[in-house]
Amino acid sequence: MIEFRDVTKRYPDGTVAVAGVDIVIEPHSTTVLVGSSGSGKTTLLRMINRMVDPTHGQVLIDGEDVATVDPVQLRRGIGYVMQNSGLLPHRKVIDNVATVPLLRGEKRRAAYDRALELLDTVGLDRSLADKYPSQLSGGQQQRVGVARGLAVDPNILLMDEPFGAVDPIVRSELQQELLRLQGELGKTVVFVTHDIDEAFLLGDQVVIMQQGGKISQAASPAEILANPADAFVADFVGAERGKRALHVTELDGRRLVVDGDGRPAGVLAS
Ligand SMILES: Nc1ncnc2c1ncn2[C@@H]1O[C@H](COP(=O)(O)OP(=O)(O)OP(=O)(O)O)[C@@H](O)[C@H]1O
Repeated sequence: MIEFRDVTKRYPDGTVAVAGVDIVIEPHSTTVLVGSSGSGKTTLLRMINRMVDPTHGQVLIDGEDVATVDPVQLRRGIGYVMQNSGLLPHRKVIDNVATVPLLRGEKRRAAYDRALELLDTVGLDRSLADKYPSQLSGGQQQRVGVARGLAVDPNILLMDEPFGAVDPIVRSELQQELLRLQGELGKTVVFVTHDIDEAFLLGDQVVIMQQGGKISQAASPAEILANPADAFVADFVGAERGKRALHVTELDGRRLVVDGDGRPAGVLAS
């Protein structure tokens, strides 16, 4: 379990990125931090692996304050996947995936065997192992990024807008792949996005942040839709504009469910 207790981050220039945040992130579940640009999502995420230290409050992992853990040690046990995959361009795919296990002192052979298995796990052909990142598509690069994040078999996987830079079709594939992976692996995933649809699709818990780094609501997608905490949340999730309101219409004798934009969402089984 990851717990934020009254956490504030004020950067040296005076910017308050995160203000008085309390959240509990349950193990083996996906928590999505969602909010507009500058709402403090990345700062909050990076406080988990001490890429950023809070100026007030505590971040605990299984009851232990991360401030008491050596940052390098901590980071080697937590997977981190970032936008644009963050792969080292001059190193082959296999080397990118095996980097951290090798740093941790794993034997070369074991680290490479494991890296090949991880390519299978994320749905990549092993023939890509000897290619360089620039020889891969954006979606393939992101998958390598996920494989690298999983390489140390972490309990916690941090994902910072990992699918932000790919086209919508590939993005949708990667989202489905993450759902499949999460079903198999059951990691504690903390995922940052701007996109409320992505948040609702992936999150067991969705944390809606607003400017100034305050949390507007942290709850399941169903709870947020049914009971938005305030007008900001209602607007952000599209509840007020009726964007998500579904209604039933008939076409050729079949009953269709249609969303607020008139797009069919499905057919009602009779
Ligand atoms: N190193 C820093 N020094 C000063 N201010 C910073 C620093 N890093 C982030 N900030 C500021 O803190 C606020 C929150 O930034 P953060 O990157 O956490 O937000 P975000 O929600 O992840 O944004 P985005 O979606 O654009 O990545 C912003 O106002 C940002 O300009």
